[in-house]
Amino acid sequence: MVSGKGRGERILVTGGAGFIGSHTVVELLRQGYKVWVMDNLQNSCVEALHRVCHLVGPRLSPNLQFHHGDLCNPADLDRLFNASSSFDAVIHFAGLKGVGDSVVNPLHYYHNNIVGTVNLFQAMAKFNCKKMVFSSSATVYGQPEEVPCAEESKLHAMNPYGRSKLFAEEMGRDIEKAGGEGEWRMIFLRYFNPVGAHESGKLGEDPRGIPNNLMPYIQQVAVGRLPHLNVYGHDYPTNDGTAVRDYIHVMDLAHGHVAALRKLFANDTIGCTAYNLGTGRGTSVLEMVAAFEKASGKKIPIKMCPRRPGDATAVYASTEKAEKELGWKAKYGIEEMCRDQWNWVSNNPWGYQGNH
Ligand SMILES: NC(=O)c1ccc[n+]([C@@H]2O[C@H](COP(=O)([O-])OP(=O)(O)OC[C@H]3O[C@@H](n4cnc5c(N)ncnc54)[C@H](O)[C@@H]3O)[C@@H](O)[C@H]2O)c1
Ligand SMILES: O=c1ccn([C@@H]2O[C@H](COP(=O)(O)OP(=O)(O)O[C@H]3O[C@H](CO)[C@@H](O)[C@H](O)[C@H]3O)[C@@H](O)[C@H]2O)c(=O)[nH]1
Repeated sequence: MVSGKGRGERILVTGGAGFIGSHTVVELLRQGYKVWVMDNLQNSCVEALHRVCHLVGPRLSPNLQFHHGDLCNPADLDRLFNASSSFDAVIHFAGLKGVGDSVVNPLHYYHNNIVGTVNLFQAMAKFNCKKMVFSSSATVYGQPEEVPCAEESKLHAMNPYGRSKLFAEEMGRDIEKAGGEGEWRMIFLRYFNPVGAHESGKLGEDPRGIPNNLMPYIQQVAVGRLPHLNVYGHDYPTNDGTAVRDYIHVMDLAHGHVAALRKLFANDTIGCTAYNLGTGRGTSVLEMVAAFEKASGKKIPIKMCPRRPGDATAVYASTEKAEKELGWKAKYGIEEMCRDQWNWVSNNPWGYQGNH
């Protein structure tokens, strides 16, 4: 069990204006860390960070600094590492995350996610900051041969996005191996399906364009921005024929990052290791729709459609390793995920920017 508050350690959070990043920054500030966010705002807006400051209040908000910068531009990283006299650790969220988009624009994904990560590793080496928590994904398990997915399961990427995550993990493993004993410490957090929102209703997911993922799509149907939900596949070998995933509340993820950071600071022999962040429970698409209807009091019209190419039948996490070694366990179930997601979207039907 790794516990205790941060002691003012200085954390660089790449992609900290985004969905998972902004929720995590709230928790980092509350736990006493000093946070520098670097984001190029290609999929986010600075209003999310204004709201973070509002949520943590005037005592803690001076501990957050925002730097508009692009990981693909090494000069931006140099400037930030120089200006801040380096960092104690990095949480690396920045990346593009659309599976379908990555199939259509593979070079764009490799450039942003791989070149960006190489540049970050180079800056970290140069400024002697060698602790990283990295946003990996359950996508590295591909179509899992068995569930629950355990960290030592076979890894297999199925699209350029997934490959960019797998390459980044492999790069990390190579860099750690090449360094001296205890020189680099890295934790790869493999998220399952992040959903929900901050319980205040002030922070949440605000995707650009038509959402690809289930919950952002449902939330837009609920507020009348989209007419109905397409349910992709109703002939899967599951209880109700729809595919099963391990949905996890974004605040549970935020706490998971704090636990990982504590582990990095506390354990000088950790080397490079991966943890699943999931609940260990599978929920079908129709169960998720029903839970959201209950939480919101809104009917979500659905249309049954063929399977989406590349989708697995059922994916859920083995959570033992994170529970045992990080002392972390997800607290929230799908009721709270849907409650908080509805609270966010009913207060912000058009996201952070109002009508866009
Ligand atoms: N949300 C999910 O379903 C999910 C699941 C598994 C893993 N992940 C990973 O977690 C991370 C965070 O995801 P999210 O849902 O918060 O996404 P997000 O798009 O909301 O946040 C990513 C942030 O990174 C920024 N960014 C992207 N490229 C950048 C660059 N080159 N330089 C600087 N900033 C850059 C974006 O502007 C955005 O603010 C991503 O790496 C994603 O691949 C997400
Ligand atoms: O409009 C929609 C969207 C999704 N689904 C279904 O809902 C389930 C969940 O889909 P989605 O929310 O897109 O998540 P995944 O396909 O499981 O992939 C997400 O979760 C992975 C594991 O974290 C990440 O790697 C991916 O980037 C992220 O998109 C799947 O069965 C989909 O077929 C629908 O039926 N209708």
